Amino acid sequence: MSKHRSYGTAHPEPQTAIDRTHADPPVAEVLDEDRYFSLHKPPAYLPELEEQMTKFIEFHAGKKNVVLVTSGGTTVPLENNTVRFIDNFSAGTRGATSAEYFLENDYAVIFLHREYSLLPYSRHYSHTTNCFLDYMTEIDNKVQINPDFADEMLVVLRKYKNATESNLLLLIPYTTVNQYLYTLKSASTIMSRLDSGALFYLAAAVSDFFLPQSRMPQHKIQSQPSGKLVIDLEQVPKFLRRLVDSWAPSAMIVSFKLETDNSILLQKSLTALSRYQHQLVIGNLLQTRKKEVVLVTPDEKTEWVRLSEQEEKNGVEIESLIVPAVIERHHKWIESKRKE
Ligand SMILES: CC(C)(COP(=O)(O)O)[C@@H](O)C(=O)NCCC(=O)N[C@@H](CSSC[C@H](N)C(=O)O)C(=O)O
Repeated sequence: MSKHRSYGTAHPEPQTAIDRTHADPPVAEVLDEDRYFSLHKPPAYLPELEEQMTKFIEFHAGKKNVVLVTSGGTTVPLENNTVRFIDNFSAGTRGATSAEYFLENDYAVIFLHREYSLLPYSRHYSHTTNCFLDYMTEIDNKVQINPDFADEMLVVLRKYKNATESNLLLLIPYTTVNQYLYTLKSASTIMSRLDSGALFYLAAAVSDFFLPQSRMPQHKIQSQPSGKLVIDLEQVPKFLRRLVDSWAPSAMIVSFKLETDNSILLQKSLTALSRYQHQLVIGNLLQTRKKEVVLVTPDEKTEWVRLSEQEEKNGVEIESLIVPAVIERHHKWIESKRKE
């Protein structure tokens, strides 16, 4: 597994002053996605990640199914020398937890995650909610694992060691929405080599709006004479359409639809399926995402997956129910492709 190294957080692409003479959009009708990638530079470190992902796919091709799990939020920088950025709530719980259950179900995992968000296995003992120091104790002047937690930690440690020593988990970080889009594009084309054995599980909370490079100030935004700061954002391109129709056309693609209003969740999930023509949308509400989701398929069938009160009390993670349901559908997808 690649050592987790930082690729620069929150700092967007190369420094350019505001280009107020920004050329008009190309005359020829190009899709939003093509226009986006022609006007924004890839992260300088992308070739290094591409090499890591290519080696990982070559290692598993023909032996294991590989799932790309995206996890965490994307940032929208407001200055080239980024002082301020727009972020979202996602901590990466869905992605990091799901990655563990995919690994337990014999998948190799590329974990495309927001840098410093929750990671598979270490999530049990990282961040302020579960600070690892709370699991330590001092015995005979030595730091030791608190015996109360040793058994539980041993189980997680063994799973972590198996994943890392068997090269089953590749950690690929991003911070900004531009880094996410470019890295997803590269990962998709590399994974397309696996045909139907490639599974995409898009749990990252992707920004819907961003500040184009052409209108991004070079330096820290100063306070305005008006006393206000008006920010004019553009819609993030609908990359899912590109992912389905060209980046990885034989892969099975699962996206998550996040809403806060229950009355529109199903319709928005169905709209995403008809717009992108992929295989599964998992709808979830911000407020109840840890205890229920709804699986929506192109035939408009819906299947609610819910934790019972007892399961909640027992600490059952809903991803332990979601992931097997996704894998069952992926196996059927592979079978259907084999018969084509
Ligand atoms: C983010 C959460 C809720 C998990 O939370 P944590 O456990 O705290 O991390 C995840 O379950 C989820 O809904 N992820 C998907 C959220 C999302 O951004 N979905 C997009 C669809 S994929 S982003 C694609 C782009 N907007 C487009 O339409 O092409 C949406 O709802 O619109």
